[in-house]
Amino acid sequence: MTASGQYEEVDFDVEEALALVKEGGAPVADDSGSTGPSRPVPAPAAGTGSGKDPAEHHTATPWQRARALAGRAPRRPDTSVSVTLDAALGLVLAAPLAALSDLPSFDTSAMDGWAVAGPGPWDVRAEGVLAGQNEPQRLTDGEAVRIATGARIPQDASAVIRSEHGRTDEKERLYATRDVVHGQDIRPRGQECRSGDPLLPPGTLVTPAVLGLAAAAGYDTVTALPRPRAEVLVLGDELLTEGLPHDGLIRDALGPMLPPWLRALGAEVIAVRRLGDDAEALRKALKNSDADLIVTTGGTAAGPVDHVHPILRRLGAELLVDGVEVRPGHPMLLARLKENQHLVGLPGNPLAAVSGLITLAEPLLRTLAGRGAPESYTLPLQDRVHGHPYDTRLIPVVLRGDRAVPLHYNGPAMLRGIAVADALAVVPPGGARAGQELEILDLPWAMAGIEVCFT
Ligand SMILES: Nc1nc2c(c(=O)[nH]1)N[C@H]1C(S)=C(S)[C@@H](COP(=O)(O)OP(=O)(O)OC[C@H]3O[C@@H](n4cnc5c(N)ncnc54)[C@H](O)[C@@H]3O)O[C@H]1N2
Ligand code: MOO
Repeated sequence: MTASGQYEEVDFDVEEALALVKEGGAPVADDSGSTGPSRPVPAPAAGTGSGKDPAEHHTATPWQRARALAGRAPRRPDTSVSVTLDAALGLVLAAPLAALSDLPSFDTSAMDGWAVAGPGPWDVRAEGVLAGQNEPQRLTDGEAVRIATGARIPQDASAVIRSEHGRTDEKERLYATRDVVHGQDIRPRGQECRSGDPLLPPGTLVTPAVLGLAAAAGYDTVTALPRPRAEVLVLGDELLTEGLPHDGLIRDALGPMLPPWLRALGAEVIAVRRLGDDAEALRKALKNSDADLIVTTGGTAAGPVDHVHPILRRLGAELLVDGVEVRPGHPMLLARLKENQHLVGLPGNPLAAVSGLITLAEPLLRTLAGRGAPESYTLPLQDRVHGHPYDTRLIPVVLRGDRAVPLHYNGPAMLRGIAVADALAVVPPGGARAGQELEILDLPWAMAGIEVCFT
């Protein structure tokens, strides 16, 4: 908890507001399309009496750099796991997938009809061949057999005639109603691949289609990188887990929101603990955790019970990012606790926490899971958006046609905007005018989203 609660619904502090006024009250690009004049002035030095926490601009990391740093977390070496197909969706292959069998594994009928041998007309055998039957009797020239799609082609068959392209007389003799081409509608064994052929390289994301291919090629399990294990520590004595807010207490919005969001980012959430504002409980929880990623919520600022920094110091953690030049969420942090264990400290304000998730947790989890960065893209803004004078802003938007429409209720403590958003737009320092192209960060469930796993 900080002493600044009374300002929390306001987007800018006094100094920021003044900076906006100094820039003519229009911190957006001019008509030439340049954002030139609103380039931030250097951060005020310590002791200038500006009212802004001077330490913030000395240590804060630019937003893009913070994302890059988080994306450089080393993966545990030599970790790969054998995972059953039903648990492999969204993982990344750690070994090549080579065909375990020919595909198709036998000459297969591509259609329902008759398998025939030699030129017609043909005598049709009494017994047909269905899919799943083993080794049908070989055909001799002038013979035909009724056959189903997916059934094994009898030896010496020369073609399959579709049921709509043949007719039989009362003596069960078959006549083709179209020319018959040798080999037609027969899928020869090994047409797609031979046993041992490479199908997919390591690093491939396991999509539903990959699961299908792996199963078709004979796999029960695949070798994949394990899901990064995440633990969530929710801090704050003021938080209720049920019922209406009362007597200064509020509902914990992050406990319900973060675990599914982390899963959507590819993590396995191994625990969610509510620790109140108990510094010792936080120290113990951090010391005893064996998660790859610990996510804390709240307590990142310098208020009387903001314990994250002091406890990280006590534990000798290495602060990789201590504050980011982004709004909301600038007090977010990234620390390395142990060689292969990171902590992302999310600010307590809920939209600030989302900003931290997207800025730090997303690239970190992506790297740990061995996934590549999604292709970045831009869309033109529907309406102009005010910027922060120095920092990047992330604002919730809905995507309508080829435009990004900024949403209201985007204050740091608000979730009303993000709850209906498709994405976040990246607003450069100084703001953006209507029509300006902005980078768009899809929310993990709004993307093609196969890594979404809400179970
Ligand atoms: N003197 C200053 N005070 C603050 C600054 C600053 O620069 N100087 N930054 C403000 C900003 S911006 C943010 S964001 C917050 C970050 O504070 P903490 O990470 O220490 O978070 P808390 O103080 O614990 O909580 C902030 C706010 O969020 C509410 N909260 C916390 N957890 C939850 C939760 N699980 N669900 C819903 N709401 C939660 C909490 O009650 C507070 O209202 O610091 C500002 N102060
Ligand atoms: O309320 Mo703070 O700007 O969101 O990080």
